[in-house]
Amino acid sequence: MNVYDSLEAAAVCRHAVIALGTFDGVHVGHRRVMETAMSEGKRLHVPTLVLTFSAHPLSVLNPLKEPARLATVEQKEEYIRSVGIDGLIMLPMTQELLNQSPEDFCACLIKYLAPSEIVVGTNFTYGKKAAGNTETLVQSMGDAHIPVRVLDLVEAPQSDYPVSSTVIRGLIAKGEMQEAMTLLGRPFELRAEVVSGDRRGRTIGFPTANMLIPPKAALPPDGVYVTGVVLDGKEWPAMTNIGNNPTFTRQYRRVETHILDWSGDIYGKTVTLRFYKRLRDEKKFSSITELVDAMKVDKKKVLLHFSAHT
Ligand SMILES: Cc1cc2nc3c(=O)[nH]c(=O)nc-3n(C[C@H](O)[C@H](O)[C@H](O)COP(=O)(O)O)c2cc1C
Ligand SMILES: Nc1ncnc2c1ncn2[C@@H]1O[C@H](COP(=O)(O)OP(=O)(O)OP(=O)(O)O)[C@@H](O)[C@H]1O
Repeated sequence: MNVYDSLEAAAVCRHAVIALGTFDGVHVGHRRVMETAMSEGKRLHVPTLVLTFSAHPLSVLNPLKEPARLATVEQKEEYIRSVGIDGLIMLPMTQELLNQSPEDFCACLIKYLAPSEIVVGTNFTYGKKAAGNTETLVQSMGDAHIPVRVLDLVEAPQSDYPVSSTVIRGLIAKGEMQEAMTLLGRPFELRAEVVSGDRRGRTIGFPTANMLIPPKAALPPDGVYVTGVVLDGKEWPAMTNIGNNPTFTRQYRRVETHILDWSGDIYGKTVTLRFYKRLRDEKKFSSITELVDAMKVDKKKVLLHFSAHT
């Protein structure tokens, strides 16, 4: 999959079918849009492109209100690649882009890319103040004889609301990892560098890898989780604690993971942590023995989870 950072650079891919959107998390609804674009591309014998942005518009307009990110730019690229898309246009999110009127945005698309067709969901908006919608898109593209396919939104199972990045952020913030996994179509994945902690874990029989969490990343609430750690392409069962280790004094909030039946050095490595299930709240224990006993129970639950799911 070729990756471009401007419409000008992507002009080598004129006449493609294009899927448009922010696509944070690349959830099941986003994938429906991309897969429809791909089958249209095949039908028309042209490549398929995804046109998206490197960050949420609020990261520029009002950073304090920027929603938590479900994926880093690298993860987003990887998820889109896994759909089988031919090319990705990842436009940097800038004030200039956000100032572009819906008409100008469409004019640039037509000028540089001359799409064969465009695919979006019914809630797609674009251009300055998100003033453009599917109706304006159909009209602007229609003037240039470019068809626009507007898809009904994929709904969450057993519910009457559409899958959206916003709903998934809410589930993660409540620790509802299984529900988040259903809507994402994969477990929620946190990707970050492993940094050193207090090196106390190894002294109590449970060494942990502490992760340096990107400041804008979506994060489940404090507590203990069944997780998996991906190392060199292989997933290892793991258990993760998010919190400030209240059993000990002078602590700070961290995300730390014990990888089951594994030993090695991953300081400085970037790893992917998959969240499967919340096990319990983080607790203040009155002794280290009680903490270790609780962690042994956690470990049994992790093993049970993996034996039931693999
Ligand atoms: C699965 C798991 C569960 C944990 N549960 C708790 C807990 O309930 N309360 C607590 O104070 N610390 C808890 N911890 C954190 C341990 O106190 C911590 O791993 C240990 O102090 C090592 O810290 P270090 O990584 O900085 O060396 C948990 C850690 C793991 C991996
Ligand atoms: N559930 C869905 N089913 C089908 N298409 C969708 C769905 N959700 C979003 N889309 C489409 O996918 C593209 C990207 O949308 P966008 O990233 O704004 O998604 P979103 O999940 O609705 O995000 P947010 O919750 O932040 O509004 C758009 O074309 C949008 O219309």
